[in-house]
Amino acid sequence: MTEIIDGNAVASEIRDGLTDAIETLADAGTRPGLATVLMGDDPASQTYVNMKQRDCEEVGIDGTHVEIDGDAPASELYDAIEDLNDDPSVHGYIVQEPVPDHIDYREVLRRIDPAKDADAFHPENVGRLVAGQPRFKPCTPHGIQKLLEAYDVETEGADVTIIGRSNIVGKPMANLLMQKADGGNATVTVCHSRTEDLEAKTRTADIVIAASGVTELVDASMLADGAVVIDVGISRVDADNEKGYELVGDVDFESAKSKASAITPVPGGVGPMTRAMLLHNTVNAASAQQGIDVDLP
Ligand SMILES: Nc1nc2c(c(=O)[nH]1)N[C@@H](CN(C=O)c1ccc(C(=O)N[C@@H](CCC(=O)O)C(=O)O)cc1)CN2
Repeated sequence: MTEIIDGNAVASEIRDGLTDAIETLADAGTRPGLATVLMGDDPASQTYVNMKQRDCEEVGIDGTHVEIDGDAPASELYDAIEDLNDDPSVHGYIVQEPVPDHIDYREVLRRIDPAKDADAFHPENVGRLVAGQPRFKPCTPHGIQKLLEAYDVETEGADVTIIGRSNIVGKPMANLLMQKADGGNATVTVCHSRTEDLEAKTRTADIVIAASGVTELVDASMLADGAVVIDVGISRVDADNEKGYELVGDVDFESAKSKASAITPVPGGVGPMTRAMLLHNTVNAASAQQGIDVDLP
């Protein structure tokens, strides 16, 4: 039978596992603080930052939200970043992607204090990850590692095919999976839009991680019997319901389920883990900045 990987349940365990660390820090006079910065009014991004702020409230992290008009000059965003770098009550923060077209996200990342870079997107943190000395792990790939661990999916010796080479998911996921470390030691193939014969790369994989942003790209015909399928895609497509849209992943769930031994749904798979690992990084950042050791889940 195919196991449906429950991201909401694993994320809830991670949040529960953080509460002791948060209280230890608070008892020592430091309430961990996370800021979210949203530039523009992308509806999906608004949903995600609202959810991140709600998560903070649930676990006892001080949440702050900064909104910047989508037409504002880059300098306004840079000023907000400087303020957050200087604010001792903010231990971690993120600038929600995507940013408006006139903003150079790479320049934004370079301005973030690497010690407060809760997304782990700053070049220093990317370098540390690649070198096997991560300060923080990027939230989505780290969340996927936690899902695989929770469902006893062995990565050591596994063939993993990742579809997508983004800085947020594909590249760091590949790095984490090939590290000589727990949750690593896999043989990794990274595919992208120029990959020829994608099916040939996915059909031999023990684990397929779909992060291309192409809806329902992966179906049963592309999978080995018993493959583990992780769907990172989350696209809004028009639908005749109250919201006016539904969420669709990069995997044709019903088709892939017929071949997979385990599979993540959309919603309720990877998304909640991305948010849980952001809280994890925030607590980790607060602990490092205060020099107080805490146990992290
Ligand atoms: N600065 C960042 N920007 C973006 C990131 C990121 O990690 N850092 N990742 C994605 C979006 N993302 C995080 O911000 C994200 C995506 C999905 C979810 C989530 O909880 N999804 C739910 C459904 C939510 C809904 O109802 O719409 C689920 O899958 O169950 C959280 C965060 C791009 N930008």
